[in-house]
Amino acid sequence: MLKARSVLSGIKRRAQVGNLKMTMAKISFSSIPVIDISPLLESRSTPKVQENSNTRRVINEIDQACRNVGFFYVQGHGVPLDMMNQVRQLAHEFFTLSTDEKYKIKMSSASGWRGYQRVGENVTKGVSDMHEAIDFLQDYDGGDFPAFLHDHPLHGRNLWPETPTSFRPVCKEYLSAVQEAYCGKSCILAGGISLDLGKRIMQAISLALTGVHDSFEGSRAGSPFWLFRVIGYPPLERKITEVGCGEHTDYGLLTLVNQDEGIRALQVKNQAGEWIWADPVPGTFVVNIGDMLKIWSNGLYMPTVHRVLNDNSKYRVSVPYFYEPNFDALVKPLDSCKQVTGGESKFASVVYGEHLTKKVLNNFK
Ligand SMILES: O=C(O)CCC(=O)C(=O)O
Ligand SMILES: [Fe+2]
Repeated sequence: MLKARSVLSGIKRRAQVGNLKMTMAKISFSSIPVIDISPLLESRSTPKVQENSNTRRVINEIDQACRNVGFFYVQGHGVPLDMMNQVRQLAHEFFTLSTDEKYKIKMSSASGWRGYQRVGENVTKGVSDMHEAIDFLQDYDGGDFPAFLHDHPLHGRNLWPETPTSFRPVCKEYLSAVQEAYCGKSCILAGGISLDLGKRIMQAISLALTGVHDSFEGSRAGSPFWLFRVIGYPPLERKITEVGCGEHTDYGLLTLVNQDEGIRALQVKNQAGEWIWADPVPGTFVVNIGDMLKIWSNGLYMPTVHRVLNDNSKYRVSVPYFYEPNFDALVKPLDSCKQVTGGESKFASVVYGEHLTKKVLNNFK
């Protein structure tokens, strides 16, 4: 077991622990850990790791989960339960509308691949996915990012449905709760604390991998790109082989999934190739790590293959939020991670935005 103290003592210690964990990572997982991250949010700015044994414990739990599972549930995250439920409820309402109504915000190249896709339109590894969705990507239509000049394929603004009328304001409030300083009326954390969940979890990961909290800030993920999907999975009444979402890993850093309660559909592949159910745990987000963390950690953290199989009689909604690197970040193995994995880069460098653009265009061509 990685002792809490080891997080504090820098890269040298991490080298020993890292090798041990690389060996341990070969053991197959059979369940997904639940981590209460409230200690990370209680410290006002950065996790005060030296002073707080609870924070150290959470960092270690996240580190273990990233090394051995690639998935974990987070509770104690501060996003009000009512708001999580309301976003999914509004998604259910939207998906019951007629196709004509839903097509008012139809996804196309004109919006930079933002908007609504009908069932079967999304493709994973050449196979149509049995889901419909609204895709939102950070609005970009120029501004400070040369990558988003007019002819960039992801140039565009989000398309918001007019029905249900509260869809847009509720989703916007939800996004601000997940992303940044938020203290709504029902905020469970007192004192106007900034949640910024992606950043807080990345600070914990940074401490675990590099010994300092801000390795993923600045030019790496200081201005994180984001995507947000509102997904509806019809019940599979016919063939069980028709998957809601085909097996894949996610593209970026962290995904935070808000999934319907009482419906088992998300599956995660363990090291032995078995599918482990990520059953809904009320009030939690399911968090998983993406391709960019594999590169930055030089394989210490591996994103885990997952898929969705809704072979239930009920319609299922899930709402993933994707916390990503800066669009123009050059992603290459961190020196401290290379040191504990044999000294060589195991993965080629990529520019995150190029990786994302390729993936998005591949889906919709
Ligand atoms: O619906 C889910 O639970 C997960 C969806 C997913 O894996 C994704 O959108 O990347
Ligand atoms: Fe995914």
